[in-house]
Amino acid sequence: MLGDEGKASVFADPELVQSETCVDEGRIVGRDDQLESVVSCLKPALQGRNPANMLLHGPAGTGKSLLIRAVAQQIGKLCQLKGERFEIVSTNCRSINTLDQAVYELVRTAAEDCDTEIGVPEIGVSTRQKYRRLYELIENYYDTVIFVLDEIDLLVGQQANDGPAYSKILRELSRAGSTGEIEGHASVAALTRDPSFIENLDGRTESTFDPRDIPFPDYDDAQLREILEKRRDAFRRDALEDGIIPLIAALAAQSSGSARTAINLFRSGGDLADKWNEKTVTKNHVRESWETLDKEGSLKIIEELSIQKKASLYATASIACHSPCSRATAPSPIGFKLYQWVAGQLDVDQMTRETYVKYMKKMSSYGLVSSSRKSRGRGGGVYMEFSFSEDPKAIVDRIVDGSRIRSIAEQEQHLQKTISTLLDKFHE
Ligand SMILES: Nc1ncnc2c1ncn2[C@@H]1O[C@H](COP(=O)(O)OP(=O)(O)OP(=O)(O)O)[C@@H](O)[C@H]1O
Repeated sequence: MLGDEGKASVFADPELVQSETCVDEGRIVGRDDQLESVVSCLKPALQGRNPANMLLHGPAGTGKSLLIRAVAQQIGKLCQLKGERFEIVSTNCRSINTLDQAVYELVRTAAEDCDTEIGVPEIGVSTRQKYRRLYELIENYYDTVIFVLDEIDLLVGQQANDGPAYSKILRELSRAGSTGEIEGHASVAALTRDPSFIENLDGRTESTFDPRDIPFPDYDDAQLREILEKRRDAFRRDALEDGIIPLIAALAAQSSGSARTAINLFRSGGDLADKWNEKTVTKNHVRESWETLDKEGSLKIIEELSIQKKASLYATASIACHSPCSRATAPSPIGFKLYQWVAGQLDVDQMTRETYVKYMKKMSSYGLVSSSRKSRGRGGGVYMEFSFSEDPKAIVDRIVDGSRIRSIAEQEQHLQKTISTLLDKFHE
C-alpha cells in the first residue's frame, strides 16, 4: 500500500483514524444506552412527528458528536427511502461569540448543505432576518431538521444582563417547529462538556427546551482498547507491533479517558512510522508521539500565536498563576482588564472584550486552556472562567521567551500589584 507520496505506508485506510470521521454503528463501542436514547428521540421523524430535544453531556471525546451524527445518518437514509429529507444542521459554538454569529453559522451550514446561496449578509441585518432566512431554507429544502449546537455552554454572548445567548437560541429553535415558523419538523440537540449546564438554565428556557438528558461518561482502559481494535483495519495487516493497542488505551485512559486522544495517538504513531520509513508501528513510535502530543504539542503552538493572542493568553495565565483557589483559574472579566493593561504597555491596539473571549476560547482547541461558564448569582450575570491543566507559569514563561512581552514580565512587582488589585475588586 502506497501513501500520498508514493512511498510504502503502514496505513490501509487512514480515514478510520481521523477523529472527524463518522464511523458506522458496528464500530461504536460501549454506548448502547446512549444509542437507544438518541434513536428514541429521533425516531418520531420516521413517523411524521417532531423529534424530541436532547442534551448530550460528558467530557471531551466521549462520543457525543459521533452518536448524534451516526444515528442521524441512519434515520436520514430511511427517510430518503420515503422521499423525505432529514438532516442535521450543526455548528460548534466554541469560536462563536454572539447569538447573531451563531444564527448566521446555521444559515451558512444549511445553505452549503443544500448547495444554495446563503441569501443573507453576515453583517448589517438583524438577527431576526437571519432566523427568517434559516427557516426559509429549512422550509424549502428539508422535511425534518435537527439543530445540533456543539459546546453550547460556550455561547455566552455579549450582554450578560440580557441573559446568555445560549438560552435565547435554545428557546427560539426549540419553539420553531411548534410556532409555525417551520412547517416541517425540527428539534434541538445541545452538546456540552459542562455537567451542570441544565441546572444553570433559567426556568423559562428549561421548560421550552425540555430536553431528554443523555449522559456520556469517560471511557475506561478496556473500552478504549475495543474502540481501537475496531479500527485496526486502518492499518495494513502486519503493520502493528503486538501490544500497541493496550499501550495506547492505557495512556489515553490515564490522561483523559477520551477516545479522541486514543485515536489521535493511534494515527500519529502510524504517521511517525511512515516518516521514519518503517514498515511496522512500534511502541517506540507511540511513546515518541505521546511525548510530542502531551508535552510539547500545546506549548509549541504559543510560538505561532499573533501578538494579540499572546497578550490575551499572557494576561489570563498570569492571573491563573495568582489564583487564590487550588485550581489554576482566571475569570474572563479580570483577564480582559489585565489584557487591556498589557496591550497598553506594549502599545498595541486594544481588542474588544468579545475578541479577547473569542481568542481565549480558541486556545482550548490548542489544548492550552479549557473554559466554562460561571454565574455571579442572581442579577450578577455570567462570565467565562478559564482554567489551565498545565502549570500556567510554564505558559507565561514560554510566551515571555523571545517575545516583546518580556519587557512587561521584567516589571514583576508592578504586574503582581495590578493583578492583586483586580482580583480583590472582583472577589469583593
Ligand atoms: N464509543 C465510541 N466508539 C467508537 N469511537 C468513538 C466512540 N466515542 C468516541 N469515538 C471517537 O472519538 C472521537 C471523538 O468523539 P466525539 O467527537 O464524538 O466526542 P465528543 O464527546 O463530541 O467530544 P467534544 O466534547 O470534545 O466535542 C471521534 O473520532 C469518535 O469517532
